Amino acid sequence: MPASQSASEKPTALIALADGQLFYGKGFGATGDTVAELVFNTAMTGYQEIMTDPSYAGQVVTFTFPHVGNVGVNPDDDETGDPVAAGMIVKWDPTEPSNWRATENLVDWLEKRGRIGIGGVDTRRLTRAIRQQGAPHVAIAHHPDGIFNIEALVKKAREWKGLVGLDLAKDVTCAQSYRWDEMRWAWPDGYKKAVGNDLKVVAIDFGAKRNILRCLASAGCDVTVLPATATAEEVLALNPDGVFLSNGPGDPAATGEYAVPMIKGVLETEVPVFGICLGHQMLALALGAKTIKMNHGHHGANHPVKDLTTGKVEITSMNHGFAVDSQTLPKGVAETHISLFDGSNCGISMESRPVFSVQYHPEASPGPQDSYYLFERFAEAMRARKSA
Ligand SMILES: NC(=O)CC[C@H](N)C(=O)O
Repeated sequence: MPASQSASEKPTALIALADGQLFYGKGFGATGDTVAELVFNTAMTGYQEIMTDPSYAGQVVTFTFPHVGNVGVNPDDDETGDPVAAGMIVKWDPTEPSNWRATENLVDWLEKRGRIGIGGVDTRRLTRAIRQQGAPHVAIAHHPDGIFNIEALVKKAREWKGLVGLDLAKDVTCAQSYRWDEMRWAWPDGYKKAVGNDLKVVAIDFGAKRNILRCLASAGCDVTVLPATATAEEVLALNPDGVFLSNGPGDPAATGEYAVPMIKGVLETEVPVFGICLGHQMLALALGAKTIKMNHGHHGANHPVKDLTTGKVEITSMNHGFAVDSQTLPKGVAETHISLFDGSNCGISMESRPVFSVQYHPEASPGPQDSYYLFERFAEAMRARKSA
């Protein structure tokens, strides 16, 4: 029984790993059960942004930081309309929020949105299991009566096919195209609308986080968002100054079945292209490289990434389970960034043209140098081409 749970307290939640390991805890939020890939996230802040990041579709997140829920939730911090992660696992039960921006507590917020939370779990032990076996398949269950069909849950986890080969962008993309003009949050006014932006950007929504779109608007972009399945013809018909490829869930190789032909079509023109995360992976696929599934991925806000062109190291925010295989980068495509955790690829650019992408989340990287400059670099590339 986990240390944070008193001996008399009956567990109301269960995490069943495909290999049969069981972790009991105290359920909160929605009841029921679900099956997903289990990952751990090492960020010390931003649980609401993590839970609403569409790239977490099909995944349950274990938070290694123990105090989750203490600043509540608010409508301003949602990265998309509802939580997308399949569930959350934490060490301590969430307390009542203490923060001037909180409008609701995490437990009610999860319950209303149909997501399971599990507290009282030895998240260090669970994280070790994830590191040792690679992101496992799990079934998580929250039953207030404390009655679990363990065999059925383990079977569910074992039979789940996993994220490899799974296209999830189609599930989380927008149904229709829309315009975006909200800028980054700034004290004291919060979010403000952009006026007079002159760089026409088409952003492809594979599961875009709102804060990425805000960064584009703040950098001078007049943003039109198109659904994931947009074709090159549809993108180019809007006569964009630049094309942005968003983050998103699932396997880049599966999503690339429709996105890669679109990207290849865009690359036949001279239009600057900028990609983040899934967008980065699919740009690499379109350029002829390959992607691989990682052992347990990178999920957190403390990932050191080296910019190979300047030698500078940035502390970045990341969330990915697949990676571009740098061994497969074709001639004319340079590796621009690498992870200092494991040397894996974190950025590429075409040597001849302003076509570049990064694996991390520049809109949410904590510093010491704010990675927002990448949005400005994209804007500069578009301005240079416009004035040429
Ligand atoms: N953040 C992302 O866009 C994630 C990309 C991809 N789904 C991965 O897991 O690697």
